[in-house]
Amino acid sequence: MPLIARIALNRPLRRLFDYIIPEDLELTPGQRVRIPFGRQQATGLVVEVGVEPPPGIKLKPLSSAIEEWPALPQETFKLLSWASDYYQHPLGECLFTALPPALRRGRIAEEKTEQWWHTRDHTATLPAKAHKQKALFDWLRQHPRGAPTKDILQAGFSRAQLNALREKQLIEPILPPRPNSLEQDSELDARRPELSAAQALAAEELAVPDEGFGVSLLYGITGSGKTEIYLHYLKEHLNARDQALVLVPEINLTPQTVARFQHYFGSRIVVWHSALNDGERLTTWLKVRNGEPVILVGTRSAVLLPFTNLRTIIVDEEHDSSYKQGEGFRYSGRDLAVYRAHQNNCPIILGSATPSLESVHNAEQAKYHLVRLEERAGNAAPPDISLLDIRSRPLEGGLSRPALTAIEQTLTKGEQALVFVNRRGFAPVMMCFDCGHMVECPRCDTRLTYHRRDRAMRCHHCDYQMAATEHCPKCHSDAFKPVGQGTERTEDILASAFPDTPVVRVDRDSTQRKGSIQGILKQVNSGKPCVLVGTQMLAKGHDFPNVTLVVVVNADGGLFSVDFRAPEQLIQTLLQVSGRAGRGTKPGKVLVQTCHSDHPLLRTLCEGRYLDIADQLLKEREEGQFPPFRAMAIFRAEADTMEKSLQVLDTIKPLTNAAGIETWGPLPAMIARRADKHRAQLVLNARNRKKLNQLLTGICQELDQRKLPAGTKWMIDVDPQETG
Ligand SMILES: Nc1ncnc2c1ncn2[C@@H]1O[C@H](COP(=O)(O)OP(=O)(O)OP(=O)(O)O)[C@@H](O)[C@H]1O
Ligand SMILES: [Zn+2]
Repeated sequence: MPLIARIALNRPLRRLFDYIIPEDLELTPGQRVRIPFGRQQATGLVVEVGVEPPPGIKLKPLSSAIEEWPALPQETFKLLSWASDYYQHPLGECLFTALPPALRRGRIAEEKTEQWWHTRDHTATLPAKAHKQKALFDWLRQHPRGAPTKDILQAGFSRAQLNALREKQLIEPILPPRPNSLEQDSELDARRPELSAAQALAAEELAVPDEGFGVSLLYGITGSGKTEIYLHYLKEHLNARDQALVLVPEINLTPQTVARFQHYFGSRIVVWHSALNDGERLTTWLKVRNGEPVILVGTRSAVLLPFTNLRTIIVDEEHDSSYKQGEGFRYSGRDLAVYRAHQNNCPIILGSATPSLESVHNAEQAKYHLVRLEERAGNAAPPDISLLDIRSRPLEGGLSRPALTAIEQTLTKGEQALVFVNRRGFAPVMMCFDCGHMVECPRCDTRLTYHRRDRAMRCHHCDYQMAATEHCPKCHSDAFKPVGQGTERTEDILASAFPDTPVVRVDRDSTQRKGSIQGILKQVNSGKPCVLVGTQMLAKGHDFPNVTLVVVVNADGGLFSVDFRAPEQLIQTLLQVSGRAGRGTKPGKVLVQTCHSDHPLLRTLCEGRYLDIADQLLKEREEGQFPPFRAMAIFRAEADTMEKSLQVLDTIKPLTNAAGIETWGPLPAMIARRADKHRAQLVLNARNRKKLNQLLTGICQELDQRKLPAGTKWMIDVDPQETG
């Protein structure tokens, strides 16, 4: 009887396909194959070998194996299979997510290795008349480790000169040098500062590779020097052949962090993020797959890479919501990292100044080991946070007089100030003061944000935009005005209040161009007085030693939201942004403008004790029976009418009928219409995660069999971050 292989395809199908294995072929799970599929050839991944063929179906043979080795080694394959089951996402799409785009398309896994050159005979002398060749030879002599063609051409030499020297056998091509040679290490070592006593104590407590699996939750206040601890930890516990994974929320925003890793580990550091091109992705992927001893610093999807020798994992800013993928395969990079560490029997460190309630809860349950680091590194002290009640105070660009005065004093002292506004654009609404009209997005249930810099009104949900007008589009009155604060508006006010000081805006609009963030960071790092104004982007991991004042324009946005995660996220953002103040030698001050200065959440913020706040919020979660005390999943539906969306969920609801599972809905989503799609949701809240998982598996299989009304779509989100 022929041997059968079960194959997964990169398609949103909850099924696999059986093919006959040609006799001369040996296959293992995780291997890439070419198969006839319909009229075409497709790339597939072997899931199982030697399965019983389904009766009565005539199977085709598969065409060939693309490589002889599995693209996904066993451990990665298991991780993805588990994730497919946990997040209820089709296995094929999950597996293919772990391949670089080139390999998904079926390209052969070969690296275009960079060609390096070095001199064969150091002492050779060249005839003086070949002076160009001689210059190249001398140049290469000064690079004892060799140099890549790219650098040689950049230094002003030509390929013809290279070839001439090669023919004379004076130079030869070599492979790029392996990372982490000893020579390099000793060069880099000199740049290591000593850990402070508090840091050293914390570092002592972290789980180490020799002890196998263990999760350490490193709660270190802002500026406590967590990055330094990671670096020392890796240095101490990583052997020359080990691989390590460091997950970070966003690399592009904090190039400093990667630079610090590079200072320690040189070319052993490789990066992984969305801005890499296909070639760079393939190169890095192959390094990881080939077991090179890399320390990979990457964003969310790096957790899916095919490591073969992973010895330790670090997740920095573990609370960050960007670890959860918002569409398609909706996995949490942090949670998969914990699973992966378990599977690998290696330690994992989750670090944050504001750990997620899930992780704090796990620490309270003794599943994670809590390590506390509650003083700042160097001579820095925690910032002094105070509330500034702005009820009945006149505001300019959202800023109160005391806030402007504080900024002025900061600048006079030669220091820098940071102003946090939670919205980009000039103003979130344009309103007519005659007829009351507010400009809405024609495709979404939202208002258009006014962007003054490029005279546009834009939807932040669907990218719709129109030219800004000076008159009300409805009644043509000229009493048509921006309402509310955006970063652009605050920037304008600051620029006119402090005409002699640079005001730098940092938001998605101002940092779109490649390299613009670098320019901004350079200016801030020069230490000269300036005012930074920006969104969340400014709250993330930056280390600006001369920022001594932080002003929060308005803290009230998340106070009364219906989303059960809103208070947690508000506190995290406020503490993170506050944490940018006073990281150097000078003390930091934070002013939080609010209309609710008696709100208990904001009052506890001033005491700055995050774990106490987290405890309080956890109590509320428990009372409300929310995660992490319950397991949550959401079915979402989208259609051209709300009626149809609700109808889809109405057919799902009876399937969710089970003991210990509560359902809420179906209800329209908070933004019910988005890009002309009407959205609704059905929330499942379960006592038991395992039961919920089994139930969801059954429902998804059932739904795949059913025919849904045309123009409707459903999806499932397990452990949702956004519940609106
Ligand atoms: N042992 C040390 N001696 C001197 N300076 C240190 C030491 N450890 C850290 N620092 C400095 O303290 C500053 C803050 O460190 P780091 O950025 O690692 O903090 P963090 O805990 O990651 O902060 P956050 O969570 O706020 O991003 C940096 O400028 C760092 O160089
Ligand atoms: Zn829109």
